[in-house]
This record gives sequence, C-alpha cells and structure tokens, in this order.
Amino acid sequence: MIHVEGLTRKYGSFTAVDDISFECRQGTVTGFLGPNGAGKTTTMRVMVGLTPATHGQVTIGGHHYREIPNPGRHVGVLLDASAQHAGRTGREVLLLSSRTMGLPDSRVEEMLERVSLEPAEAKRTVRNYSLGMRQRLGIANALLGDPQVLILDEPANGLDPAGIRWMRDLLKGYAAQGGTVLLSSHLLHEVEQVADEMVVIGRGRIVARGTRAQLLRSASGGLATTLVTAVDNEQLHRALTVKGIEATAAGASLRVSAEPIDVGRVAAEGSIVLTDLRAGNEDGLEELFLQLTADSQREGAPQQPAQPMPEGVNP
Ligand SMILES: Nc1ncnc2c1ncn2[C@@H]1O[C@H](COP(=O)(O)OP(=O)(O)OP(=O)(O)O)[C@@H](O)[C@H]1O
Repeated sequence: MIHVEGLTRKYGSFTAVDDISFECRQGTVTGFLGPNGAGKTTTMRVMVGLTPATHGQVTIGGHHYREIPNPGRHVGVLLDASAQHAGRTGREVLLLSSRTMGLPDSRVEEMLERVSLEPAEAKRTVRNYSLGMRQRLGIANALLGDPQVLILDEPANGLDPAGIRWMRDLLKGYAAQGGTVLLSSHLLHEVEQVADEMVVIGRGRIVARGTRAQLLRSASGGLATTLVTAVDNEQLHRALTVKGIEATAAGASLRVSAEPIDVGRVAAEGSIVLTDLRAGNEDGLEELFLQLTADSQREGAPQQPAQPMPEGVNP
C-alpha cells in the first residue's frame, strides 16, 4: 500500500536518507524505528509531498501523495503534533480540517470522543494543551477523513502509559479492519508490541527489516533460542539432551537452542509441566537495535560494528 522505492534525500552534500526501499502492507502496522536524526521524519515528509526526493519515489496506493484528490480522505497524517495553530481550540482545529475535506461537522464530535478529548478540553486553545493532548488531537485529525492509510511520526511522544496502550489498541484495531499504518519511533518498546513488521533505519540507511520474531532470531545470531522454565528443570534438561537439543541454565530457567514449539513438544512427550515458555532472547532485540544503529547513536551505544544479519535483515 505504501511503496518506498530507492528513496534518497540530500541536503547539500549531506545525505539524510540514502537509497531506502520498503513497503507497508495493507492490514498491518509497520514500525519505522531509528535513533534521533536517522531519517524517519525526512522519509515521512517525502511520503506526503512536503519534501521532494532527490532520487527515488514513494507511492501510496499506487499514487504520489500530491496527485491524490482530497488526500485526507485517503491518507491520515500526523507529522508534528506541536505544529497545530496555538490560538485555535481543539474543536476549531478539527472543524477546519473537517470542512476542508467536505465532511459533516458531526464527524468532529465522533473524533473527539474517539481520542478521549473531553468537551471542556476541546474548548481550550491548543497553546494550553499538554503534549499528550496535542498528540490525541493530531491523531483525531489524521483519522477524521476515515483514511485507509495512516502515517504517524512519533505519535506516542508525550503520552502517558495508559495513553500509549490506548494508541496501541487503536492502531491494531485500525489495521485489523484493513488499514495500513506506518508508525515511527526512536523507542523500540513503543513499536515492538504493535508493529507486525519493523523497518530499522540508522544514518539514513535501512539496517534491518522483518517481524519481531525474525529480528529476535537475528539477535540470536540466526539460531533459534527459547527460554523455558519447568517445574522440574533437570528433568526437562535430560529430556532435551536425549533429543540432542542443547540447553543451559539461565537463572531459574533453561536457555535452549531450539524453537519454542520443539521445546514444548519434548515437554509434552515427557509429561513435564512447564510454567513459562518464550521465544528468543527478549533483551536481544534491544541490543540488536543499539548495535545496528550504533553509528548514529549519540551516546551509550556499543562501539562494535553492526553484525551481518542472516534473516529478516537488510544490511
Ligand atoms: N531541512 C534540512 N536541512 C538540513 N538537514 C536536515 C534538514 N532536515 C533534516 N535534516 C537532517 O537530516 C537528518 C535526518 O533527520 P530526520 O528529522 O529525518 O531524523 P529522524 O529520524 O526523524 O530523527 P528524530 O527521531 O530526532 O526526529 C538529520 O541529521 C537532520 O539534521
């Protein structure tokens, strides 16, 4: 639904986005993940025609954004929640957009309710909004025209934990109904729980791409790992060894060089009761993200270069 093809954006001699290609499929949430300055906003600005591409192109449903008539009815965009007109009330902001798109005024009330902005809050001018309220207003604006595609730049910024959960559910529901969502963030944990696929960008280049499971697999050097806890870990360890599957103690659990389904089967065959079974090295994804984007992290990043990734990863 969104196709990014060989996109490059240069500012003078500086390359902000360097020959990137990816697509966002209908019915999915794609997380666009990268540290500060990686090129996420630039890419999204090119998507919606605010910044011209130096090379390459982006199409949405086969069209360039600028060619789409009444684009708000097709593509909902939130690029900078702080960029709303500070002197207008929340309701006025939505009313203006709604009338521009040719929608009935009743749509504004629906959207205010959808993003949980109270009537008293909708009457306040935007200059008196918290960042979280501005994000909610921005999301309401993006959803107004009931578009099939949503492009959201760091929409979770400023939201409290309940707000983040609310947004996650909203985006999942939107994708489940056939929508296409592209969501950027510099925080892995904001994206990994909602995104069906992740595109990781560092210094303008795509450094990894895939589902959470594929990236987790990459984080384990291409090998499947499972963390499992049984009522009797020793019994499970023996049963795994008999099947030729390696396992080592990891705190109160075992780390096993196999897929969770295989570990579960061995446990079931031996009537071994499990209390926990999960894929991969959960911390590994964060490590992987830091490593892949190490060049462009400003601080606290490991110094070693990113490793070549076997699966789901685009070096
Ligand atoms: N108009 C511009 N002129 C010159 N350089 C620019 C311009 N816009 C962006 N850049 C540079 O391009 C790079 C990518 O910026 P961009 O805003 O796309 O990053 P980002 O991934 O969205 O970062 P953040 O998470 O901090 O918002 C940065 O080094 C930025 O300074």
